[in-house]
Amino acid sequence: MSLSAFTPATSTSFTFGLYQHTLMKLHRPTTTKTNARVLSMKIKVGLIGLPNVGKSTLFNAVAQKSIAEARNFPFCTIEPNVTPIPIPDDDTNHTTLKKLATLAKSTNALPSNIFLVDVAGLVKGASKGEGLGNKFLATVRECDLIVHVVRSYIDDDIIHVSEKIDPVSDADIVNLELILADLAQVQRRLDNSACDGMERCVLLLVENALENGLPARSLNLSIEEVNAVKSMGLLSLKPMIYAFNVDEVDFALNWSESMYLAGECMKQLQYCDMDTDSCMVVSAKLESDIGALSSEQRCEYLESIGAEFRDPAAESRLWSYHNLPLRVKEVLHLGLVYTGPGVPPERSRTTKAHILSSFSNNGMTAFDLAGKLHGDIQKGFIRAEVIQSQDLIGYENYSAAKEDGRIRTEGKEYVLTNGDVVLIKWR
Ligand SMILES: Nc1ncnc2c1ncn2[C@@H]1O[C@H](COP(=O)(O)OP(=O)(O)OP(=O)(O)O)[C@@H](O)[C@H]1O
Ligand SMILES: [Mg+2]
Repeated sequence: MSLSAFTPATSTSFTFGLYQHTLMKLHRPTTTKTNARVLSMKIKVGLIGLPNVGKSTLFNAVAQKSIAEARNFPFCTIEPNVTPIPIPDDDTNHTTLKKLATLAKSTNALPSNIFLVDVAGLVKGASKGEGLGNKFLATVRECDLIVHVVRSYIDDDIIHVSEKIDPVSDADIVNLELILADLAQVQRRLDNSACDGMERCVLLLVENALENGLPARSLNLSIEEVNAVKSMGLLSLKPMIYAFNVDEVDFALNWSESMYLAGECMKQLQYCDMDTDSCMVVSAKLESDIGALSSEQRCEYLESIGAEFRDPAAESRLWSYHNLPLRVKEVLHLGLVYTGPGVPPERSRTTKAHILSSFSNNGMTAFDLAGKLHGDIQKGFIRAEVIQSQDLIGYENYSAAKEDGRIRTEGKEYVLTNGDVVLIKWR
């Protein structure tokens, strides 16, 4: 029940040597930070952390449903839980999508989803198979981004696997396991003579970083370099959002201070890049407890505990079910394009948002989008009509925008941009 959880009880000793950036520079020309990613078709976000820190509780809070079992004993989760989470457009109410759906008289407004994965807890030695080691690691390898849940609340009734609350040490344990697991995997691959060319060059760089206690993402690999090793699903190459899980008082009454202290914790980690690694303060228990309440009941409850914010809607960016998808969108540089409006006669059954990722579908064309809609639409592609969503929303309907000359005609090769509304003409 106190912010003192943020003060580490002990400082951890690190098994590796000092950072050897200089050494790495000898092997590789200096690159600007690319923070490159290669995303899977279905974007997956994995919740990881020590056992019993609140991963399943946070999963339920974000899903706003009680899907995962969250109980006070380590290794409560064994099989991963997965749930779709809609990716917000301008805000988490999907305002743009809804306005476009109204304009198109659609019966459905379908947001695009990412998938949140609640993973089994990880313990020291997981990289060597301790706890549920390998099961855990295989699930995380398939994820595109990691949300690292760090216990920062003090509650003597809730078991802590190392019997002390120390967010910095806990986070370092987990990060080290990811590094060790990658190192073993990279060395196995390097021993294979089939590993050559670009792949070998990149893996040698990665091996060097890992041996020096640095995650692979610290190398800021270019997109080509990431592509060369993407099939390995390197854990420490994945972008990371730290979610410091505090108690309800620190969240509701001392949120700003908790946020500041979480930032200070990040600075004390063995490795953290404050430019790329992101940080959130959450209260998984509070958020999952009040998630099921009506807006009024929530306000009443928050008022009863003297919260510094009372209106959950007004403070939407604070709550994980709002904040987490927004953060994921930001970190993975996701955009959205829409289909639906413009289908004659001004009525489309479904207005749908589609994820546009500057990494996975860098340069997604109108033709690619046609393929996502249906093979026949792609096959019969004639042209695409395109308008920016904010421009279209200013009109009463699609025809009015068209009469005003606002709709552009584009060909197969047109590269979509965030916010495009696309109507594909096909035969
Ligand atoms: N912010 C919090 N304050 C107080 N208690 C919390 C908080 N977050 C979670 N808990 C409690 O911690 C316990 C463990 O939570 P949960 O099952 O979500 O952990 P987990 O990380 O998923 O564990 P496992 O790795 O074993 O699956 C639960 O009793 C939950 O209510
Ligand atoms: Mg769990």
